[in-house]
Amino acid sequence: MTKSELLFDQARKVIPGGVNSPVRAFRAVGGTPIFFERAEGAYLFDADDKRYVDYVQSWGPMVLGHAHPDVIDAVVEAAEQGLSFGAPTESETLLAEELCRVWPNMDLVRFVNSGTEATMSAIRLARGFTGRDKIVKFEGCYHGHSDSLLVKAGSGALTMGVPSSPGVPAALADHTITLTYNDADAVRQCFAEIGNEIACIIVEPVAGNMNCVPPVPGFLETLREVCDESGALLIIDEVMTGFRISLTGAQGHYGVRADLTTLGKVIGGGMPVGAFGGRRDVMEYIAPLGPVYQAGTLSGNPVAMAAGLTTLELVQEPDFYELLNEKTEALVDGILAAAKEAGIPMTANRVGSMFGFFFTDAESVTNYQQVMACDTERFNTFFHGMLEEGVYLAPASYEAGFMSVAHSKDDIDYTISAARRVFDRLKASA
Ligand SMILES: Cc1ncc(COP(=O)(O)O)c(C=O)c1O
Ligand SMILES: N[C@H](C=O)CCC(=O)O
Repeated sequence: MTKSELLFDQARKVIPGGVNSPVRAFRAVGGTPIFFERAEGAYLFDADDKRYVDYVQSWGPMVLGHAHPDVIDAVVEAAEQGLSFGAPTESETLLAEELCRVWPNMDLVRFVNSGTEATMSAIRLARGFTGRDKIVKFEGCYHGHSDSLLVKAGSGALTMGVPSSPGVPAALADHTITLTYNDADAVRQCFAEIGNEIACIIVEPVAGNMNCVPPVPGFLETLREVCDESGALLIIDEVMTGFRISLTGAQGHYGVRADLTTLGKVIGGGMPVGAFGGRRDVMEYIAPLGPVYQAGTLSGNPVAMAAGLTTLELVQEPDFYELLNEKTEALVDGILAAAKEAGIPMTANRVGSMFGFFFTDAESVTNYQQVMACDTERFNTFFHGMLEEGVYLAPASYEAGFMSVAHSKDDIDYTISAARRVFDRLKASA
């Protein structure tokens, strides 16, 4: 047995399914999860000290690569001053100032500990501000695991085959309207019927929890329009895309403005951080200024703030995103070319440094139904082949992939050559 297998056996005795988040369990792809011991730059090292080129990047945060020395120094320095005070610290204000300076339309921002808390709080705020209960989300989009949002959700919920979870009260789920991603007509129709009952739309501006599905032209703009017409708020969930696809996330990339933005992942540089922020009049509705309650013992934690501040400083170095995007383009183009050479039908989506491959004859994939129609078995064989070659992809075909600036040309070339070998084996066994 490998050390990972032994550790998994040990974990299963005391942790449900041996994991603390379902997507880690390899249920979608089969086999047992790899247990990692350390990480550096583009690489993960497992418990047997095998090295992997990593395209999961802790599900997105590690845009600088793992254990960047400046981030580690900042974390150590902050930790030496005390781990948590449960009281205000300057570092919270500094990170908030940075977010409000860089981000479009962010007048005020509140820190929390995860993306789930950020979206859950933003939804409560939208309901409190508008005095309405209904919310609109899109099938296959994942916004964390709060009750209102775990309806027809993506990510780990898809791998379990239960995109709507037991335990969510029907009465609450009834307030969540789920529409097809990229279907602007369905959005218009819904708002024409009950627009004045809807508190908010929440959307992944690039869906990254049903593989990687970008918005079609006009989709995000339609969401803005119907919200303006109906008085609903537009929540753009940039937990994954924020500081990932560009410095100003999807809103900068596509030129669409949110009333509230949710952030996470990159803004914590690998530490547990989330945030929600936006229009002053809406954010002033949050306690202690306003009546909508929201709180957190560890929110704005000084060690996490230090990691976030240093990360945001580094992503603003000249040409950071150009370099990151070029690397991602080289990887995606190389793998697509290798699939074509091997005669394996495949397409890909990419926005900035987020990407996804689809085993399909279709020319493009733009919604949940198309994602679900792809050849999952072939993906799973591809996944295990790449794992053997020392390349770590997300262990499910419903997750986006991520690049970091630490990935070298050699890492990318190696990954493409590994894919070529795996495709050849796939072809031989077909
Ligand atoms: C778009 C999006 N929103 C929210 C979340 C929830 O974040 P977390 O896992 O930090 O709770 C995630 C990821 O899990 C996400 O990708
Ligand atoms: N797809 C999820 C986040 O983006 C994966 C993270 C998790 O749920 O563990």
